Amino acid sequence: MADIKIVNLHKEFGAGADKVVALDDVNLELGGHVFVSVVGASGCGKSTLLNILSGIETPTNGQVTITQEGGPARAGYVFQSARLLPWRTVMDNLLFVQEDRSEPTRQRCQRYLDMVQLGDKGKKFPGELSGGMQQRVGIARAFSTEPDVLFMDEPFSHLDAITARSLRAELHHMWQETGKTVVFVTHDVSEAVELSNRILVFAKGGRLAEDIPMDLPFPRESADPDVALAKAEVFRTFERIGALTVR
Ligand SMILES: Nc1ncnc2c1ncn2[C@@H]1O[C@H](COP(=O)(O)OP(=O)(O)OP(=O)(O)O)[C@@H](O)[C@H]1O
Repeated sequence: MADIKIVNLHKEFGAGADKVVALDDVNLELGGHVFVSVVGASGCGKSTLLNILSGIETPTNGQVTITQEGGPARAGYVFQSARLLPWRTVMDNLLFVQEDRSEPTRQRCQRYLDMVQLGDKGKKFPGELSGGMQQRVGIARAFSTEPDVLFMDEPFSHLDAITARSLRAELHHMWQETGKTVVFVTHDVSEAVELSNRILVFAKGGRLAEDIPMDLPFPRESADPDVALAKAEVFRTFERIGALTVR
């Protein structure tokens, strides 16, 4: 579990007439065993926030600190596509990101492959797996390094609805089992409500418009009236901030 502190975070791209404010003075504290979803209309800075948290982008102003019990935290990433090395087997893709190749490490990787129900696919190459299976491998790989915090950028957006649904269930199970801090970017309000205990709604111009706690018990069924109400609250926020292009 990690502690994330974001202070006066500001990010601009371009200059002059081409200047775009992607994040505008964002202040946030996240930490512990939380699943935080970041939602908002296209272009409101969700991926930029995740890229800065992941160290892929640097902020224009402001600070981000990610710690674990006072020391530096270890982070794992899952992106829209699994980004596996096609010339390595599934198991070798997991081993590639480990600090060592010892037997206990191999067993740990196997455990995470089992968790995503691909325990028997370790010797396969990515090209022999479906897109959903490859994304499962990507999730197992991210968890297998046992990071303190996981950053996930729309990991299920390229998958069909049935595969996405089963992967959401697996992710939720792994999050509960492992006690990680997860920061999850999504366009999908239903997905955010189903998975999160906190939802950050971003508005155009990269402003954090609302920080909504989700205190409902898990598992959350969309037919449950409390889940429907929670979803409605997020949509009302979208309406209030003029973010009409939700998917
Ligand atoms: N590398 C870049 N160079 C220039 N502008 C960028 C760059 N990355 C992002 N932007 C701009 O910053 C703003 C925020 O982009 P970002 O990708 O963070 O939004 P988003 O909420 O993740 O969008 P989407 O939901 O469509 O993925 C947008 O206006 C985008 O065009």
